[in-house]
Formats: sequence, C-alpha cells, structure tokens
Amino acid sequence: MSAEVIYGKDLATQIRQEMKEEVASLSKEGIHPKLVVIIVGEDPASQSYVKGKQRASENIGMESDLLELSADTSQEKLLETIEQLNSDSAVHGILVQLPLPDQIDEQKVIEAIDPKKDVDGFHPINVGKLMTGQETFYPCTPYGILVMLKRANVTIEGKHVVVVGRSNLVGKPVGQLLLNENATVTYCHSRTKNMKELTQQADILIVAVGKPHMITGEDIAEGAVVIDVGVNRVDGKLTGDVDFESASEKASYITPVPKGVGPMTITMLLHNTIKAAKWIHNR
Ligand SMILES: NC(=O)C1=CN([C@@H]2O[C@H](COP(=O)(O)OP(=O)(O)OC[C@H]3O[C@@H](n4cnc5c(N)ncnc54)[C@H](OP(=O)(O)O)[C@@H]3O)[C@@H](O)[C@H]2O)C=CC1
Ligand SMILES: Nc1nc(=O)c2c([nH]1)NC[C@@H]1CN(c3ccc(C(=O)N[C@@H](CCC(=O)O)C(=O)O)cc3)C=[N+]21
Repeated sequence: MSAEVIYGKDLATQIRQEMKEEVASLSKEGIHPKLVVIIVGEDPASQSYVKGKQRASENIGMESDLLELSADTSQEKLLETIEQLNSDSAVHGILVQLPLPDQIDEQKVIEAIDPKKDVDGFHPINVGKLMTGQETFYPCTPYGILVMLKRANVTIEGKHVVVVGRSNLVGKPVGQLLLNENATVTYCHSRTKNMKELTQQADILIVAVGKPHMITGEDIAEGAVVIDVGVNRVDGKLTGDVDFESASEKASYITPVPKGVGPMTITMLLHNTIKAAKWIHNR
C-alpha cells in the first residue's frame, strides 16, 4: 500500500480562509479578536514559531501583539505582565511560548493566565474540562490532529489509537481528545517495554517524542494512519519522528514534516482566539 499524504498545510490554508471571513464579519459588529504572544529569551526555534504565529494572525486580519522579554526576566515580572493582559479587555488570547528559562516556574505561569484567555488550553481548569468532556479550549496541536483526521474522513470511534509520548503539551491531551471521540487509547513513553508490539497494533499511531525517525515502517501495521508530530532540526532541515519513506509504504494515511501537523497547530490557535473573543461577547 502507498499512503495518502495528509497535508496539514493545505487544510490550514483552507480553514484560515474561512476564519478570515469570520474575523471580517465579527469586526463589523465591533469585535476584534486579539492574541498576545509572550516569548522569554532568544531561542531560535521558539523565535521561528512565534513569527509564524504572528504572520498567520495578520494574514486573517486578526490583531496580534508579540511581547519579547529578555532571557533574564524574573518570574515576578512575567506574572505581572500576564496580570495586565488578563485585565485588558481588548486582549482575548494569551500564549506564553514554552519552554521558559530556568528561573521561571512554568506551572505558576500557566496558572496565572485567565482560563478564559488560555488559548493554549494548558490551564488546569481547561485541562480538567477536557478530561471531563466539557466545552473548552482544546490544546492546539491535539485539536489540529483531530481536525486533520476528521477532514480526511478517518473513523476514530472504536479504533485503537496508540500515542507515543505523554507530555502535557501534546501526548496526554491528544489521547484524551481521541478517547472523548470513543477511541481506545494506549500511551507509550520512555519506560514502556516492548513498544514495537504496541505500535504495531495501532489503527491510528500518533508520535510526539522529538527523536528523528524513531518510528519506521517496521513499527507499524499495514494500513495504519500515522500522525507525525515531531519537529526536529537535523543538518538545518526539519524532519519528523517518523521515517516517512518506509512508513508511507505501509500506512493508509500519513502526515509529513514539514507541512503536516505544525501549520494546523497555528490554525487552531487562531481558532481558539476567535472562540475566546466570541465567548466574552456572548456570541
Ligand atoms: N508540530 C507541532 O505543532 C508541534 C510539535 N512538537 C514537537 O513534538 C515533539 C514532542 O514534543 P513534546 O511533547 O513537547 O516533547 P516532550 O519532550 O515534552 O515529551 C517527549 C515524550 O516522549 C517520550 N519519549 C522520549 N523518548 C522516548 C522513547 N525512546 N520511546 C518512547 N517515548 C519516548 C517521553 O517520555 P517520558 O515522559 O517517559 O519522559 C515524553 O513523554 C517534539 O519534536 C516537538 O518539537 C511539539 C509541539 C507542537
Ligand atoms: N505555549 C506554547 N504553545 C505551543 O503551541 C508551542 C509552544 N508553546 N512551544 C513550542 C511548540 C512547538 N510548536 C509548533 C508550532 C508550529 C510549528 C510549525 O508550523 N511547523 C512548520 C514548519 C515551520 C518552520 O519552517 O520552522 C511545519 O511543520 O510545517 C511547529 C511547532 C508550538 N508549540
């Protein structure tokens, strides 16, 4: 079998066009969705992601600010900045780019963001809502994966989903989101034994680890759907956690890196910001 490639990039372009129209129509009613991204320090990868987020917001006519804080910013200063944005009614979404420098407690920062402006969906209140199946902001990467699967007409209900990786950012929430869609979910992580036996049983395999090409054609079943979340820079080029060449010979659907999950992550961030603005205005 030769896999059909799910290009998140093309889907993202399509969805962003729809969002552009929505932003324009909200604007006529005096609602101007606005996102603020905070970045602490000068990590080049983080800089590149936040630039992408800025560009995407501007392209759909959404207001977006970037606050660049120096690498030695104190936790107190960052919390103060978040507090100001929480009370600024023109701001609907707040995203603090992770990871943060060592002097800052990531969990404290996440908990400082008003849950109604938490467009990453990382606040414990929103995590709890996702877990209990309530309407909330879904974390952008998991939500993007769900939308990709749905638009490719992949059935989720009753399927065995194997998630490799259990971070709070990606692995755990993507499993929860697909459990809510009635999948049967298995998580693998660094202490998992016989991982290959598990990945080979997956109808849908989601890989979010950060190790280039750790999953190959050998690790998957014939006809599996393979979602590659990994973004690794190898010799200056982006590559995923999945060896695309060998995996695409066996998979039924596969996502590439780049142009796969990444552009969908940004798209869902914009979606969540529009949702935040609509909620505040009871729309
Ligand atoms: N495309 C996109 O939009 C996004 C892409 N990413 C990318 O996705 C990848 C994962 O990100 P993130 O979840 O934040 O990463 P983390 O480093 O937070 O988590 C990595 C996970 O992989 C597990 N792991 C590590 N080694 C192995 C192994 N040998 N076998 C099985 N599991 C292993 C870890 O297990 P344990 O818990 O036991 O340590 C951990 O749960 C990265 O490449 C990142 O750049 C991230 C966010 C968005
Ligand atoms: N608070 C927070 N929220 C995040 O959502 C968050 C974060 N911190 N920290 C880092 C990770 C990583 N992440 C990506 C987003 C887009 C691409 C993306 O668009 N990638 C393009 C390529 C971009 C390029 O060329 O550099 C692609 O895969 O095609 C990748 C990775 C969001 N993250």
